[in-house]
Amino acid sequence: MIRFEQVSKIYPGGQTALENVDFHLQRGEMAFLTGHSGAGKSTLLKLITAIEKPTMGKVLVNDHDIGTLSRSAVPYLRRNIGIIFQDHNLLMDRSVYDNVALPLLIEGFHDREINKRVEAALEMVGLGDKTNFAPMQLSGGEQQRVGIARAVVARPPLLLADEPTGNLDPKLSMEILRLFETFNRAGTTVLIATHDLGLIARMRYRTLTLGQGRLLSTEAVA
Ligand SMILES: Nc1ncnc2c1ncn2[C@@H]1O[C@H](COP(=O)(O)OP(=O)(O)OP(=O)(O)O)[C@@H](O)[C@H]1O
Repeated sequence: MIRFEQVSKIYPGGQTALENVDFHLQRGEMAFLTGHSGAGKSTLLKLITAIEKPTMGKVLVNDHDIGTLSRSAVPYLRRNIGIIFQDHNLLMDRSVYDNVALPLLIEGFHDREINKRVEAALEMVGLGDKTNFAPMQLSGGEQQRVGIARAVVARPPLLLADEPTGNLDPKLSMEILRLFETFNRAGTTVLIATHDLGLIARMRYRTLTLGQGRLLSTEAVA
């Protein structure tokens, strides 16, 4: 699903963010991405979503070469990727329902299909009874779950999460990770960037560990 072949990323200012990174995340796999602040985690995710292009090497997502992808092909690539952010980027002046419906509206789905899918996604994250709430009326953990519902509502085959539990306590963090597991069991490929080594150790999934832009390990953290 995601293949990095000898990938280096040097930003225009000369900062090397990634150096000779090589790995393969298989379709249907769930893995963590970790490393110190500045290790290159966000850069790696930006390469997968074609926000950035590699300076050297090849990034393949769903067999598409990100380095040679035309600008017009980027939206098609992103359709296959659900992205979850630490600060969830919800529209605060819209209801929970409207936030989750947004990707489907952009895709041009009919109202009836939107309704069905939004309700199913909110049900899956345990917010079936909060569809008409405003995000401000929800707790931090609930807001994060709205972000997750929005990311999965179009049923993308790949889910990327950048510090999805950054603002949550350990119990809520675990609940969020259990949700990712549920999507993974249903066939979605999942990659989660996080600093939270305790959480990673409890979950025992393969972990890509970055240090100064280099991939130090691709094994589960013991
Ligand atoms: N747009 C950019 N221009 C120049 N340098 C950048 C840019 N984005 C990131 N960098 C640099 O690349 C390196 C890796 O940054 P990146 O954001 O990928 O790390 P990270 O592991 O996600 O860090 P954090 O955990 O703090 O978010 C850092 O040295 C950073 O300063």
